[in-house]
Amino acid sequence: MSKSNPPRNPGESVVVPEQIKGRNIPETGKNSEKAEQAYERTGTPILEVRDLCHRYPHLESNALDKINLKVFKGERVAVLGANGAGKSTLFKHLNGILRPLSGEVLVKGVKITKKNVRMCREAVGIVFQDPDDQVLAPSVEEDIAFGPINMGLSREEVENRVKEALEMVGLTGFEERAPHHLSGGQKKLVAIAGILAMRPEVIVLDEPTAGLDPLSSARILELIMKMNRELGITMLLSTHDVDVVPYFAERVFVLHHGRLEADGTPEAIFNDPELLRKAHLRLPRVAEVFEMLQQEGVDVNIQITAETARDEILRVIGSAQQKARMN
Ligand SMILES: Nc1ncnc2c1ncn2[C@@H]1O[C@H](COP(=O)(O)OP(=O)(O)OP(=O)(O)O)[C@@H](O)[C@H]1O
Repeated sequence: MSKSNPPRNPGESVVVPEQIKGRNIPETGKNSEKAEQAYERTGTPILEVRDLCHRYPHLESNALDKINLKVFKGERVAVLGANGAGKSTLFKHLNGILRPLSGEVLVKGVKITKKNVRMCREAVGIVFQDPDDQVLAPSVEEDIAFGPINMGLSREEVENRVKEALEMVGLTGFEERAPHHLSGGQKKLVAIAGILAMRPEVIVLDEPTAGLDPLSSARILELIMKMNRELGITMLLSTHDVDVVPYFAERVFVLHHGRLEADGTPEAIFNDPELLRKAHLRLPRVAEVFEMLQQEGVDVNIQITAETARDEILRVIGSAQQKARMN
C-alpha cells in the first residue's frame, strides 16, 4: 500500500495462536489428507486472475505484470512480497475496486464487469490494511450494519448478521462503542466483522497483523483460521511476517516487482533460497536455525514449524545415539 507499514522489530517473537500451536498445526502440502479434504483443486476456481496488468497513472512501469493465478474454494493462501511488490494492487483487483489495464479477473468463473461488480463485492470482501480507511460509522453496530443494509436486507436480517458477526470476532457488547475510541486491534476486528456480515465466500486481508502487538496478531490469525474452518470461507492474506505463514497457509504466492514469481506450498517456497533472495524475503526463524546447522555440516533437513523442527531434532539425536552405541 502507499501507506508505509509500522516498523517491526526483527527479533520480535511470534505468538502462535493456541488453536494452531503444536499438534494442532494444520497440515500443509500435497500429502496432507486434511488439506486435500479441505478444498477441491479441480473445477471452477473461486477466484481466477488471467494475464492481469495494472499501471497507475504517470508511472512508467506496470504495478502488476501478466499475473496468472487460481484460488479454490476453502483454501488459505498467503501472498508474500516486499514493500511495493504489488500485493495491495492485486487485492484491489479481486473485487473490482481497480480495473485492469489488460487481462481479467473472474469470480466463480464469471469475469468482473461494471454490471456485476456489486455481486462480486458481496462474494469477495476486502479488509484493508488500515482500519481507519474502512471503519467510518459513529458506532460499531452501525458500521457493521452498513454492508448488509446496502445489500437491501430486512432490518431483522441486518440485526441478525450484526449480532452473528460480533459474536464471531468476539466483540459482543461493543455495539454502542465509538470505533475511534477502540484500540488498533479492536478496530481491525470491527473491520473484519463488517465484511463478515455480508457473508462473503472469500475474504482478502491486506497485512492483517501489521502494527499489532504479538497477542493481538495471534487473535487475528486465530479468527482467520476459525472463519476458514467453521464457515468455509476462502482466505487470502498478504503479510511480511514469514514466521506465521507456515502455521496457517496451505499455499503461498510470491510477488516481486509486480510479477508472480512462485505459487507453491510453504515447504516448497521456504526451501527455495534463490527465490527468497530474489523476492527480498527471509526464512522463518525456525528454518534459519536449520540452515545454520546445515552450514555447520549437520545432516538436517530445513523445517519451518516448531513441531516439525522438534521431530527433526529428535531424529538427528536418535541417529547420533545409535551411531555412538555401534562404536
Ligand atoms: N495509488 C497509487 N498511485 C500510484 N502508484 C501507486 C499507487 N498505489 C501503489 N502504487 C505503486 O504501485 C506499486 C505496488 O504497490 P502496492 O501498494 O500494490 O505494493 P504492496 O506489495 O502492497 O506494498 P506494501 O507491502 O508496502 O504494502 C508500488 O510501486 C507503489 O508505489
